[in-house]
Amino acid sequence: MQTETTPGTMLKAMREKPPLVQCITNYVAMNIAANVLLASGASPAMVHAAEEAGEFAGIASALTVNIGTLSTQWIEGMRAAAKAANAAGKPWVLDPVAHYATAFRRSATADLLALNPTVIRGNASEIIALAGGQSRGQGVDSRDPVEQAEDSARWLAKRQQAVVAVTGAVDFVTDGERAVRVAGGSALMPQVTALGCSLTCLVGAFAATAPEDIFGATVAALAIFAVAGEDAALGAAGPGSFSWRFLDALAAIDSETLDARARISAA
Ligand SMILES: Nc1ncnc2c1ncn2[C@@H]1O[C@H](COP(=O)(O)OP(=O)(O)O)[C@@H](O)[C@H]1O
Ligand SMILES: Cc1ncsc1CCOP(=O)(O)O
Ligand SMILES: [Mg+2]
Repeated sequence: MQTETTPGTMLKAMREKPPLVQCITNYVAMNIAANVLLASGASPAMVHAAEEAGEFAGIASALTVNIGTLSTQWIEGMRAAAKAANAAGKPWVLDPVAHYATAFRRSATADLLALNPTVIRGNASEIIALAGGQSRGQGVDSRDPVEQAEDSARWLAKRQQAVVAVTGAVDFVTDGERAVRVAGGSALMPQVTALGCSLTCLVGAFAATAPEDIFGATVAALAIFAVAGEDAALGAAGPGSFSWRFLDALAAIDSETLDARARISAA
């Protein structure tokens, strides 16, 4: 029987048993993403080499794959790790950073989609383009509103049999049937590089904690980011102080606070 768990319940469970999360992420994101996982209560490991990524995926409780700073050798590691995660029945999360920008990225993304990610997390421009729509995206930052990506996300979720999360001012999550919006955060968040990449890693951490409820796990990760973003913005003088306040805020949020303050609504 499937039990409905709240974001706070999942946070508590994660901190009681910190999951080992293999993060194949980009050079820009590695440090902040690892710190985001530690502040939230998970255990990150940035392991991407083709020689070991598949083997490590057998040890980790979840995998996240981010194409932000791609190279041929990394793609081999990503594919080996995704295959190993699938073989072991462990969830894996894809972050298709600026996948529309070059033929190299488009091809790598198509290969990764064929390996059936459990969750796809991207900004609105990335999700619109993944569904074949008219995206205004050029580089890694979104140039489209989340509302415009909602139909794309629903379509992509159905086609991929995956949970799709679109982030921005108000986030949108769907599994193709259910859909919710997660409000909160701060306009300073896109001013700090790699927070989206870090969120992808955190989705992996929650998915490791609640593999039986991937939709709920994805919502929980987005919800703690939204609450921490609001807290960090209080007193932040700009992106610099926001960045360290954000880590402190993530660590300070307990399960009761998360459940009391998460702004999740049906879409
Ligand atoms: N204008 C905004 N207001 C509040 N939160 C935001 C805003 N833009 C992005 N966020 C938050 O920042 C985080 C990263 O999302 P986003 O910037 O969309 O990802 P990416 O860095 O991949 O482009 C998410 O938690 C999202 O909710
Ligand atoms: C700036 C940059 N360049 C390649 S990856 C990257 C980080 C992107 O991070 P995010 O998608 O979280 O904004
Ligand atoms: Mg991104």
